[in-house]
Amino acid sequence: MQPGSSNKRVLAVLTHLAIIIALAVSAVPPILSWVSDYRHEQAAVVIEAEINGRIVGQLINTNPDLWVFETLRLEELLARRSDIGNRNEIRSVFGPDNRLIAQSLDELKPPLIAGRAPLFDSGRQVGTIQVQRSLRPAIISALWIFLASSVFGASVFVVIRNLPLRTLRQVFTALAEEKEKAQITLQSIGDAVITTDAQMRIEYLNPIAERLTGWTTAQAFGRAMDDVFKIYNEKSRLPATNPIQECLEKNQIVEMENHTILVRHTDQQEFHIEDSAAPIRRTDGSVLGAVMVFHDVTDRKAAQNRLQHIAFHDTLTGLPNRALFRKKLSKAMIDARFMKKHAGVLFLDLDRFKTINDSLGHAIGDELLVLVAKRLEQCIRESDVICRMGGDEFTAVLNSIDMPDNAGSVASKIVESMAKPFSIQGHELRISTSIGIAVYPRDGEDLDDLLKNADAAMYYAKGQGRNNYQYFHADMSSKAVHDLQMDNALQAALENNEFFLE
Ligand SMILES: Nc1nc2c(ncn2[C@@H]2O[C@H](COP(=O)(O)OP(=O)(O)OP(=O)(O)O)[C@@H](O)[C@H]2O)c(=O)[nH]1
Repeated sequence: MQPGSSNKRVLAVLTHLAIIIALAVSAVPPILSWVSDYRHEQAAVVIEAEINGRIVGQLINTNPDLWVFETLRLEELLARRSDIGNRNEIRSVFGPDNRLIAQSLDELKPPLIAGRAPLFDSGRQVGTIQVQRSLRPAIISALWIFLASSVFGASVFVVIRNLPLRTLRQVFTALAEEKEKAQITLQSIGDAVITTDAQMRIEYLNPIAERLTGWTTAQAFGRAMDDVFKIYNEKSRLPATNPIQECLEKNQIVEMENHTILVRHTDQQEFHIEDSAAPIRRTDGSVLGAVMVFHDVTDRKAAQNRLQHIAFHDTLTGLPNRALFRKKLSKAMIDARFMKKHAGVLFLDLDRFKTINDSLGHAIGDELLVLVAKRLEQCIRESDVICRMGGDEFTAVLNSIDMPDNAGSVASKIVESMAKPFSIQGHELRISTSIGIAVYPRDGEDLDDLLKNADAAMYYAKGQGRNNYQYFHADMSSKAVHDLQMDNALQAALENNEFFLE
């Protein structure tokens, strides 16, 4: 609720309350005064009628039949009460036929109140006496009281309406300032913030959340959280559980799943996001809603992916490097064991590659390596992988092969494929490769053993005149292979100027 609207509502309630109390304060005293005066006058006229009746009764008793003709005497008797203080009365005597016989001469202003008493002669009613008084003094008195109490009522109205309002205004101002500060904080922070009620209906999005979701607070207000905040698992592409749902169910802070992707509703752009949701509780601990704070980690994720790619790929060819090769082979071995199949490792070394470098230059050598890498990738299944181990050495990891011979088929395809010339900068280059094959688990159950054996088989292939492939077998750890390996290592050391005299 806005402080302004609360203010107005409280003002209206206070105004009504003040009016009711002020009216009560103004009206009750004159009403009480009037009622009391009226009752007093009512009783007084009855008592006066009886007193006057007794006085007139004495005249009737002494002159039973002729009293009705004693008008003067009656008027004198009626006036006598005025001498002892009741001047504001009209006293009238009525005969048997209700005819006016005598009347005191006091003049009264209306409205009048009357009291009557019977006149008896020997127990027989012979007439009536009536006493009237004016109610005007009671009315004037009530009006004066009303005037005085109205002034008091008006003061009460002013006090009731204004004093609490001033305090309330201060409270509302303080609350509004607090809210303003909170709003500014939420608008300024770098994280995206979404708040919902306990039914997961959107209440607020800060500007970052609006940018990332594509919804403004006005558009999203009252909508279901899942409509506005669409998230998926980066790997499975399945909808991810909304952390607000979990946090409301568990009534505790929930961290968002890793690898969460948020899809912006306006343009379907995807953002990698991270963070958490927390319940918003009342002071009694009951849940009022939830707040979710998240931030865009797309750039960080991309940088991480770039670093990861660099760490695990060869910069020249883009192929997986030695580190990734080890991971891939390790997984292939686990899969093969699980599926009771085989995994193959092909170790390739280009033949006489140095000649190309030496004759045409390193740059052409590089281009050739890139083209070789592409051609190698065309020789394998999608589930297999080609890696560059360094220099002109490549490997192929063959996943889940039914029998060792399948590895030979791939090697044969590669040898054939390499036989076709490569065209680089106007040069038609021909190259071949020597391939050594080791098959898991037959040629080794350990990753390093398999690699070592594939390497030995490759040297054996070199020894067999190059441009061929060889399966590993136990004799290959022979001196001939060892000599070839040594020869190669010495050549590399020579090229790299690794020899020195001490
Ligand atoms: N262009 C280029 N050459 C490289 C790169 N890395 C290593 N080399 C060269 O590749 C050559 C590898 O030669 P070796 O495999 O030892 O010998 P080879 O000439 O291929 O002869 P064999 O292997 O015995 O058939 C060396 O001359 C290295 O300097 C590279 O990234 N780019």
